[in-house]
Amino acid sequence: MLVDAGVGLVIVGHSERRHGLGETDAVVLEKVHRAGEAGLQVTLCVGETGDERDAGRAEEVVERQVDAVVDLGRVPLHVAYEPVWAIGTGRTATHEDARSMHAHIRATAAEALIIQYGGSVKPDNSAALLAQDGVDGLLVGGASLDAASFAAVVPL
Ligand SMILES: O=C(CO)COP(=O)(O)O
Repeated sequence: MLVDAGVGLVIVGHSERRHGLGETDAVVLEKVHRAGEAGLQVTLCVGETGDERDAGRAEEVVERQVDAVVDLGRVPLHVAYEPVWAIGTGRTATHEDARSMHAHIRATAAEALIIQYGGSVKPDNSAALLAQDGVDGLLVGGASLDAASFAAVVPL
């Protein structure tokens, strides 16, 4: 149905589904499989909650989420690192946290992976986030709902 409608890329594992609807790694894996079979490109969303970060478990959680699907191999996979505590909150990961988590994801998966950052991306922080080593792109939520904000992020 999505392919018939012209869709080429889907987001799987967004935090609203993992945490709001209880979507497990197994469900995420199944969705990635099905999307691949349908010829859809997948952006896999991963990210730790605030409690997980405070407990020093951010890397372990994200690694588990990446590991759950990455050895599929045949599905063109992009990853979006979206710390749950940064989504829609106005709090953005520090540059160092974004850089180091992207490096960790890349080490967990493969060098060739495209890794985007998401979580309160705005015109005033997008350039600096994109300038971090290993941040290949941005996944923009709220700022994309405002034409002026989105236009200020896009030309980068
Ligand atoms: O969840 C997001 C995009 O999927 C991020 O949303 P915000 O940019 O509004 O934090």
